Amino acid sequence: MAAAARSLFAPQISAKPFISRSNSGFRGFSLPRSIHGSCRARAGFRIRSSLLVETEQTKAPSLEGFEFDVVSEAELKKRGFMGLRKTKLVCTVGPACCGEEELERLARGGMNVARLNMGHNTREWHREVIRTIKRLNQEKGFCIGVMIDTEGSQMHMVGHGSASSIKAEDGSVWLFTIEKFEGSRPSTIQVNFEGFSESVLVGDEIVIDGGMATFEVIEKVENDLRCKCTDPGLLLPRAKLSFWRNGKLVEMNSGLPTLSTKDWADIEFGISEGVDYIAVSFVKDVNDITNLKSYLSTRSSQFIKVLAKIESLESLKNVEAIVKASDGIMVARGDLGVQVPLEQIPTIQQELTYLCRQLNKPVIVASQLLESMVEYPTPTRAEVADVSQAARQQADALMLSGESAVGSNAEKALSVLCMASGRMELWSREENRQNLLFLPQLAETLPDQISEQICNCAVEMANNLGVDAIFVYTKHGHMASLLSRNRPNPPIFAFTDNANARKGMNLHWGVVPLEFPLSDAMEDNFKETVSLMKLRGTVRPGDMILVVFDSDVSCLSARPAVSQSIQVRIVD
Ligand SMILES: Nc1ncnc2c1ncn2[C@@H]1O[C@H](COP(=O)(O)OP(=O)(O)O)[C@@H](O)[C@H]1O
Ligand SMILES: C=C(OP(=O)(O)O)C(=O)O
Repeated sequence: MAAAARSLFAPQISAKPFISRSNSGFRGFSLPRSIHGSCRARAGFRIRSSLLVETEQTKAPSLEGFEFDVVSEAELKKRGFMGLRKTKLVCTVGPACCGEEELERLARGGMNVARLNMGHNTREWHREVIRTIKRLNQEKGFCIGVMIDTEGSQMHMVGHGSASSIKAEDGSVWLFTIEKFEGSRPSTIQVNFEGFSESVLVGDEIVIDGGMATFEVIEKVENDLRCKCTDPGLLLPRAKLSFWRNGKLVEMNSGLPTLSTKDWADIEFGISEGVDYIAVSFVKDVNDITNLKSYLSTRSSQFIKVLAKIESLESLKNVEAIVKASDGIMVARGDLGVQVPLEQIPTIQQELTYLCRQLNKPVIVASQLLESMVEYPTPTRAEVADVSQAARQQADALMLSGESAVGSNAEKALSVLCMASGRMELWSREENRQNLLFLPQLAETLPDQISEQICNCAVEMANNLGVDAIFVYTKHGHMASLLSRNRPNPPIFAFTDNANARKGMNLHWGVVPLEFPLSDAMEDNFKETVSLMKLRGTVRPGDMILVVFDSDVSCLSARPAVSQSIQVRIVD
């Protein structure tokens, strides 16, 4: 608490006053003293707060270069500022939703990011999907980000020839083999990883998909294993395998690189197709992330965000460094549940969402959120409770896996995510139940500290004043992420002139990314964007907007400087 007070009250930073070069159509008025005064006292730096009233109608603003995605725009018109969903939604694209019409329906249903698991299907198939999404973005006005997810070195069964599951009966004897064959053989399981039996001992247990079925190794036959089913259950195609000895996990993947030759080829493919995110499977330590990031910086002029999938014991051991180095994480509960007892997954999820808030990294909660909807048109009560819990933890994003990739109810599943997360957001806000987290200061340099403090204070002001929206003008999305970290009540409209940065904000809680040709004159940026939003009927007279300016005005003055300010404006 003492540290919290220090970071909020101590710095006597004087942010340079906002510079307006426009012959403004706005006229400034001081805020009532109480508001102005309280901000100054609490923030410890000078904020020029002003009420601005639009007085004259400037020339009709051009819409050229202004990109406001059709889904957020429609949602805003329908539900108002406070009705905008804050939690972002990721859908895994598979055979059930890869056509243009299905993808468009998911886009209209609220998909913010499309995830492609490179472990399935051909590159040609993935290319077609990516191009369809990009075409939809361009032609229909969506803002869907594209994520590829590396296959990684995981041990699983090779499709057993049956489309659904096969049953393993109690006491039945099975052969786990590396021999490759088409279709199925009775009581035989093909394993994808050549060296899978090397460190296995007779007596070890093989657990399928974290507990769907269990086998005991009764004999090693060269590179294969003969096993007896000790806990009967279902074997799904590509079910994941884990090995246990005396109740402890035998870590089999340690010798394998995090990124295989195929993964690197998939990454090259992702770069050439201009994807926005790369999710890395089975991250072990920080080097996996730093190596990929430095590689990407030499290979791509676009900033591709690297997300670490936390899905193994090893990644948990090194989690803080991994989160710091990455651009976000995925709590990959599917594979995590193969290595970690299931009852520990909820607390791990809670701790990871907390850690990501602390470190200002977006977090996706993934896997089995609405698993029953792969088959059924309604979710179970328990699934809705799980989705709501993740939204209550204020995770940045929720993800559909099989529900959208192979399920028959992809759109319905997406609408359940929308409704359950929206309901939880509303309840938390109205009941004032948001957890007020202590957020440690992250920035090291003075300009960065100013940005961070501005954003912390801006959110406090926005909540206290009950403003309708926060507008932020941002080059790379950093200020938007700092605002989002504080989980404000109003939505954050983040204007950037960089299409790549816009998609990069798609995973940030509460941020609506817009593209707009920013000028150095911040007053013009505000005037233009408000006019454009008014023209489209999304901003109305009387709306109170808190504006965060972050302008590098070095080109406007002899002395390089950064001008940052918070203003409160009422649209006339
Ligand atoms: N591109 C694809 N082609 C075919 N099937 C896919 C594809 N992507 C996902 N799937 C199917 O959807 C299921 C869920 O996908 P995913 O979330 O990637 O999980 P998994 O780790 O089980 O592969 C997969 O088991 C697979 O059956
Ligand atoms: C999302 C996950 O990863 P994958 O689908 O690659 O298994 C998971 O394991 O939860």
